[in-house]
Amino acid sequence: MTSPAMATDDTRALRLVIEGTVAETGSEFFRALVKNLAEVMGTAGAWVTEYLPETNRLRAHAFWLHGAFLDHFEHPIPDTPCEAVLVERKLVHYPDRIVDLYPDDPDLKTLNAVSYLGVPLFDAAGEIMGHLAVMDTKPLPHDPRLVSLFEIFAARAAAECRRLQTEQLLRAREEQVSALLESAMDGIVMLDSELKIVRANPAAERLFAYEAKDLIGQEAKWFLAGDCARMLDGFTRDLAAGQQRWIPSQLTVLRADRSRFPAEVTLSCFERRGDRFFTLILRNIDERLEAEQQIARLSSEAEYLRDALAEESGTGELLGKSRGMLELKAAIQQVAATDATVLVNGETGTGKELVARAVHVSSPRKHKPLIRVNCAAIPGTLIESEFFGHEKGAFTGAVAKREGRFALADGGTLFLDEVGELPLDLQAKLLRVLQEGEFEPLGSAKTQKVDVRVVAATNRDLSKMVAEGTFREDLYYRLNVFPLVVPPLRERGQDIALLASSYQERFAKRMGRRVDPLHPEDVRRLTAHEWPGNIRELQNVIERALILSPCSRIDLRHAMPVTAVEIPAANENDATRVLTATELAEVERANLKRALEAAKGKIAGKDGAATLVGIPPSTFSSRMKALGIER
Ligand SMILES: Nc1ncnc2c1ncn2[C@@H]1O[C@H](COP(=O)(O)OP(=O)(O)OP(=O)(O)O)[C@@H](O)[C@H]1O
Repeated sequence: MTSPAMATDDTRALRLVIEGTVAETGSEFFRALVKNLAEVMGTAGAWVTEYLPETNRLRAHAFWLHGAFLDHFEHPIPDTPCEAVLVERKLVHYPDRIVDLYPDDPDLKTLNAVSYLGVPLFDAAGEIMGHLAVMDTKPLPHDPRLVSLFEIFAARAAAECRRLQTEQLLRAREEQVSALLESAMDGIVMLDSELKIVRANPAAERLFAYEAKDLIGQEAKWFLAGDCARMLDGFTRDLAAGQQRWIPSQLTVLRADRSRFPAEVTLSCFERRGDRFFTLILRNIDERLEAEQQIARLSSEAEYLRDALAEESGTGELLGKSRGMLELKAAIQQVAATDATVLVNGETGTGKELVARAVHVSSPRKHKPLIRVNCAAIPGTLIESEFFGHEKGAFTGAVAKREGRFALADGGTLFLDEVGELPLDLQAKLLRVLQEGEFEPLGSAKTQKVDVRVVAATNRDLSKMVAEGTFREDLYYRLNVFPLVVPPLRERGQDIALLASSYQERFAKRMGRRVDPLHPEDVRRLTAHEWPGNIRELQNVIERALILSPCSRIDLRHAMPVTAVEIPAANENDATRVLTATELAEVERANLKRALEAAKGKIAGKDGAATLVGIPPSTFSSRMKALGIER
């Protein structure tokens, strides 16, 4: 390799390497680099490129040729000497007759190229970013000094390419962060270590009613009311980089017009080049607080109405003088004084909830809440959160932290209605609270301790469920510490008349009517009935009887279920009375039931129920379904 005169002067060559590139970055840097490289190497051309893997091409950052820059130069890689550089991943030197080696490269011919020297440029991960090459129109023999100078240029080119790559990545990240900040619904402000605002997103501008440019540089005490800035100062001092703290409601934010709002704040700390920064995510909780207050107001109203209703319908008092009821009342008084878990068992409508209430109001906990959970009415997926509460974000839809019923009942009584319907996995969790008095809200690792007395109720036979494996035996024993059995109405003898009179009076008062005491015939009718729906059914019958009768004696005959009364016959005094749709349905239901009984449950066939009634079996079946009759 014939060394050009200038290249022999190493000091000058090295100066050229640095000259023009030290202060420059980006395209100016590359232009200075290739120009000086061509001069040092004494070649006609020099270029530095970026490798485009998607198109398998090289695009020049800068191309110097015959004393001028060639702009926007890009070329495909295959069948060119550059391909060898990229494939071999090392310096490639073609000292002479390059066109013979790459006859299919059109550029070589056009440029009258004779010799070539190229080297790949790698990123930090060892991936090819591009290459640096020189080309000449005369041979370029091997000269170790020139090669090492070339490599120095290559090292500088690679460093700049890496810097550009990092800059691009940084810009992309910045854009992502900005997009996130711009689109966030919550106000986000970044504070430096002196708690001065260094950045604020549009939501923060809206919250503070200020433009970001006016916010930047303001101290936290400028937008925090009263003592809040001092509190924030304390919070930030306690926070290490990477930590977060949730400040649910202590901070009050000031707007530009100095109006204020309570804020829920998430504070986090991060470190950059040894400096601490803080991010505040702010949300105006005025609306939430208002909603909470409204809920509290509505709940107390509901409570008030519930009490009023209880007074009105007498649900507060457990009526009954039958032996069964007297024993039950005595047992309630006995157990109420203790903290023992009570299991109330009884058919539907017998008054289990009333019994639970009686246990609570007779207990020392009567001034604390009685909280009811209907285990059958809450969807399986929500039961756990209903019981134990949840943290904000514990699951989709958990937009705010919520107290569970156990926490609400702290100090009072928790009434678990329909406990037999509780799913097995929840039974295990319930057992733990009953045994240890502690639980973790959903999404929280913090154990909460509560002092709750549990009264559970069911109309199911839990011991049978235990035998069938649908109810945990350990939970059953834990609940069944003190069992109370509420007798069905049919076993309460004169209580039926007592309750009926009490309801008759109460409903009449509500309707503004005057009614006679129950007729002995009515009492006979009432006591003859089985009352599968117990007291709830009795209430309904009395109410219906009052509505059906315009005079002072209630009309029990039409108010009682058809199974308990005769189907209206044509020769009866009031046979001309028009039946209501409900009454007609009752009549039909009773008739179909009778037919089924007579046919021993058989529907189709000569001696089937459908034949007895005189309708096709398919019609019989669909009527059964419509009327809710089971075979
Ligand atoms: N001994 C009683 N004295 C007065 N009213 C009663 C009595 N027992 C029950 N009631 C009334 O009967 C209705 C049904 O009672 P409650 O809801 O307590 O029954 P339950 O056994 O809990 O029913 P379910 O099993 O269907 O939940 C209520 O209106 C209640 O006030």
